[in-house]
Amino acid sequence: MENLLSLQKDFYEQQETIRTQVKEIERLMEIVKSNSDTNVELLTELTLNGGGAGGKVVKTSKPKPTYNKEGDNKIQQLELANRVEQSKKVLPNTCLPVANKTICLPNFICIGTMKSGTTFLDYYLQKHPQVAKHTKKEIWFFNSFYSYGVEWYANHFEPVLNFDNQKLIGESTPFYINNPNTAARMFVTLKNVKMILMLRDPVDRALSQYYFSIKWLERNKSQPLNYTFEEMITQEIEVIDTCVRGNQKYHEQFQQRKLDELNGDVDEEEEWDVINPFYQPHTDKNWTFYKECSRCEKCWPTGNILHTSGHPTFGMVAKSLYWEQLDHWLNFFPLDQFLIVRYEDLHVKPEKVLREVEEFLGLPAHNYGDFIPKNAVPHEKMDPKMEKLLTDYFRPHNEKLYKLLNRDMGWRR
Ligand SMILES: Nc1ncnc2c1ncn2[C@@H]1O[C@H](COP(=O)(O)OS(=O)(=O)O)[C@@H](OP(=O)(O)O)[C@H]1O
Repeated sequence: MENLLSLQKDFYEQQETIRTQVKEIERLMEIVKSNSDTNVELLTELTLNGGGAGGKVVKTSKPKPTYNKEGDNKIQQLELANRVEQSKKVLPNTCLPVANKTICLPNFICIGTMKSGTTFLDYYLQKHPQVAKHTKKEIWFFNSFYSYGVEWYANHFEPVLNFDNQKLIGESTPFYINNPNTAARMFVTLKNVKMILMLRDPVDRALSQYYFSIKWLERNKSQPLNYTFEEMITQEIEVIDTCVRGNQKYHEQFQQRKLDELNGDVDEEEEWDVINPFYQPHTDKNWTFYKECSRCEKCWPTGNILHTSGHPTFGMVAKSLYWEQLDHWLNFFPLDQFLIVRYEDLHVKPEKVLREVEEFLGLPAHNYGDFIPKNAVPHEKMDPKMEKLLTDYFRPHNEKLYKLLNRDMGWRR
């Protein structure tokens, strides 16, 4: 009798387990049905693992796809791993349909900096058979012509939609790095783009920019630069350290003063030396902006050095503050998406640098023949006093950069 009762108990328990399992299956089927994206085939893949209400959904593995070896589609014939490798190398990362056609945008961009050998690198990369030709080195899309749209941008590159002969697309606009808008725009447009950032000893870069500016103004029939290198540099350092860096402080004080006025806490006659951080958008066209800004009558809005103009005569010091600029870009892209190229290496071993760039971009090695420097502007040597002043000025900024990159760039100490 006892045995019979025990058997009956087991039977009821098993029945209960089965009922729970059925309920769980019904629950899972409801979930699948209610998900319109789910393939109904998934229903057959649901099994209960472990039984009872704690059961888990297990997906059975699907048979591996087989490729039709006789097919005429070359891509399909490749093994998956090869295809992934191949796609990394040859497929442009951003191709999109625009008005009945497909356009392709850059895989790589040299984003700066000005006077660091960008023309040289661009010139030789254009000789590589796997790099698409562009209409010009500097397209200025992300800083100046973003509103023209991606089709406008893509029209600057040789079309590459040919599976037998995929080429990489690239351009070099050295003003991208110091423009406050470019990183965000590039991220939303080309988030996988590879970036090359060429950096030069900031002291040499500043001097190179000075002589380039004189030539540039001549060429554009603008007013000549009537300031010595020393005058430009000392003036700009003053602007940065008072007007730009001080901006936030002035801004806070100004707000406080306004608040006090509203609350009736100040004597209207009382003198105050807080400067209104009034932002005057500048036209880029003349040096007056610096002079005005240095008196702190007009200041940049955020205290951010990145608001340095792209104009060639501006930012001889500011464009050399690499850490600050790169730090801003790292809000959008990880560091391994950048290849940092030392100008000084390019100077000594151009072929080594080109190989490094090819490797970074996944390009096969190419023989470029003899290397000839590009965009050289003859200039005088720097006055030793100025050299010391600039070396001292840039030292803490360089150190921050070395730390960020975990790399000693070996510039003047
Ligand atoms: N191969 C090689 N070796 C050494 N130096 C070289 C080389 N190619 C270019 N250059 C020097 O790079 C400076 C021009 O840089 P960019 O082309 O980036 O200038 S620009 O921003 O596009 O105007 C410019 O520097 P400066 O002459 O000091 O002004 C060029 O002389």
